Amino acid sequence: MEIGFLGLGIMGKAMSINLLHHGFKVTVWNRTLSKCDELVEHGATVGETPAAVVKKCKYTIAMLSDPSAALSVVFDKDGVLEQINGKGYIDMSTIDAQTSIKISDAIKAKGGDFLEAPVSGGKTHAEDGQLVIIAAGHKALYEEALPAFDVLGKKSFFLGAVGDGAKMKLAVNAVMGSMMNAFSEGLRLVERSGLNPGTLLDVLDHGAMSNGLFKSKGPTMLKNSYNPGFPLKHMQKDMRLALALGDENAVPMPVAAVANEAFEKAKSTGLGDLDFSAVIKTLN
Ligand SMILES: NC(=O)C1=CN([C@@H]2O[C@H](COP(=O)(O)OP(=O)(O)OC[C@H]3O[C@@H](n4cnc5c(N)ncnc54)[C@H](OP(=O)(O)O)[C@@H]3O)[C@@H](O)[C@H]2O)C=CC1
Ligand SMILES: O=CC(=O)O
Repeated sequence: MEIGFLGLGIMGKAMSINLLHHGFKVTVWNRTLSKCDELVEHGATVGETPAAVVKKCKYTIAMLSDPSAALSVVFDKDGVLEQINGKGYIDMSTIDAQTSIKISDAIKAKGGDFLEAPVSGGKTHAEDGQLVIIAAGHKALYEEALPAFDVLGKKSFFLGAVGDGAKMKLAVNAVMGSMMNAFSEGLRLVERSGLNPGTLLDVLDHGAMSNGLFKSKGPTMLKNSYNPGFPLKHMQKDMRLALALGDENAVPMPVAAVANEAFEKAKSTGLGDLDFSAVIKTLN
């Protein structure tokens, strides 16, 4: 079955390669078209525009940076809407519920089906097909996409109405961003107290706070290595969107608010394109 894929950044590239390696035919598009070349080497074909990809494929997946990118690819000239009649569109980007609903409404009005399906898990999870998929929207499209989701992820959830997947993903990332800041403080505290931060990783890993995030990011942070798996600018975007969701629901989020400030500060000092674990540098 031919699947369309829009957005070949860190995640989109890994996800579309995975689909190709599992026998799916994939037609790709990326705003910077030259990024499609590597995918062609893995067997993809290229669509010149989002509309051209949608026209060719039964359903199309998007993995784009933020709400404004998600809107642009759908609503701009040569965008998804122009060819969506009778087709499916699955947006796996991390965006807010309002943006997702706006896209869904427009697609439905043009005779298409829409599913939001943001993911939890970073670059290595995408490469290894170990993402957690948090879908909501058109149930039949979800079922149709399950063979692809089974390649991309280790677990898929269907939450119901469009917006609910986006909200769940933002709640997950509010926790992750807050954890990363607490972890950074712990590492600096141990270092400045003259202790071995590697020992902190071991102690944490043997206790109640053992978790995949500390296990994967701890060793690279100790090496001062911040190659972007999950770019810090996207983490800050997620904190901002999660705080807005908190505001809408009158939920005080003081911990997430402070974490957001730290990511903002990191961004303003030029760390936005590094991995989000580079937030520890704000504690230098
Ligand atoms: N990296 C991670 O660990 C994870 C990321 N996510 C989420 O997945 C999404 C993608 O993340 P990631 O791959 O890391 O991000 P990248 O920054 O690596 O890639 C972003 C993609 O969006 C495209 N893009 C940006 N602006 C526009 C625009 N205005 N119009 C069209 N395309 C645009 C980029 O195109 P171009 O190449 O031309 O710049 C690129 O393809 C984000 O929403 C992120 O929050 C979710 C889970 C994990
Ligand atoms: O959104 C990021 C992730 O690692 O999940």
